[in-house]
Amino acid sequence: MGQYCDAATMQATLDANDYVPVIDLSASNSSDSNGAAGVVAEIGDACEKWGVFQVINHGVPLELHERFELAMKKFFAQPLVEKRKMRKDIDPLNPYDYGYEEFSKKVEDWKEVFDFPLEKEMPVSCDTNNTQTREAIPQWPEYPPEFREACEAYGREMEKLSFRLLELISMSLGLQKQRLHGFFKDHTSMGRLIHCPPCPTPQLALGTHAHTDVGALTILSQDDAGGLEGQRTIDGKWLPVQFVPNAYVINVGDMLEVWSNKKYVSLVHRAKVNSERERFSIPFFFNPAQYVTMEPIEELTNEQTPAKYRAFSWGKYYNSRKYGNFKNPDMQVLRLKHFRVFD
Ligand SMILES: O=C(O)CCC(=O)C(=O)O
Ligand SMILES: [Fe+2]
Repeated sequence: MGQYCDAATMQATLDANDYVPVIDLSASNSSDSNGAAGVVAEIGDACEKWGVFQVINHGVPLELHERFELAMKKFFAQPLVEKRKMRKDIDPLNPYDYGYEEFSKKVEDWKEVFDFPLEKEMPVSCDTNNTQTREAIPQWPEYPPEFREACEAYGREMEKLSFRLLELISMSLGLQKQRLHGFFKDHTSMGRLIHCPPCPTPQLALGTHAHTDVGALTILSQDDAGGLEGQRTIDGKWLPVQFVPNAYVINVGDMLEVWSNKKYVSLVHRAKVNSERERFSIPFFFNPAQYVTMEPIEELTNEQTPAKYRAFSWGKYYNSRKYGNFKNPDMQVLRLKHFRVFD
């Protein structure tokens, strides 16, 4: 494991088999079908046993990634008064948002974030029963001038990688390659830039409190400050996600848990902060279209293994998670347990 830089927060007592699997995607492109089948098997194993893995040789150009990271750092380095201009208070439904106090829903995190959606549509209301949409109003910061273009280019790369991973994951479930693609025709994916300043009392705070991601999968880029931790599916053990240069961390999200009928379980994860240095982290959430009805994929259920979830609307689920924060204390935040069928 010498090739990996250990995160500052890494426990000293990790076993060799406690490192999150690192999967080389280059073989999945090759004409060698054994190579591709090997990648599918590795991904299936990681989704089932870990709920998380990292990918290398993923095809995202390094130069594009670095340009994007630089623009992000310039944005966060501005005075608060400039960043606050991007708060969505002006239009509470605007999905473009700078914020620093209301994340992980009802718990405060030690961080500031900027959210940018890829979607062109946004809900007309934060009422979860209303899944109508209207055109989203882009709200991009003026500084740095290259910010918007860098975020959009990065978003397109993430979209490409997401569809590629979706194919590999579908195959790992024994489904047709493009079986899940239709759910993403008008997908509601978004990117999030996270900056955690150094924290004087890291034992009392978290950069991100424990949670699962609501969508299908998340592609996350963390820097060498580390801090990301996941709860491994097979034994529930909390493990650091080691920093691997130029890799992306892939989390199983709630919707993959539903489609796979719980063969894959949504990863519980969190991020620690440290007192010495700031950390940056960039998740990209790959989410279905607003109008998709979520339920286990038919081919994955049968008499012996009946559906473990009742059908529900992704739009309603997503809106309840997006808007059920401090400002909407009475709103019911939907979770998977609300749709679970217990036998
Ligand atoms: O801070 C991090 O690296 C984790 C972020 C995360 O899990 C999220 O925003 O959903
Ligand atoms: Fe997350």
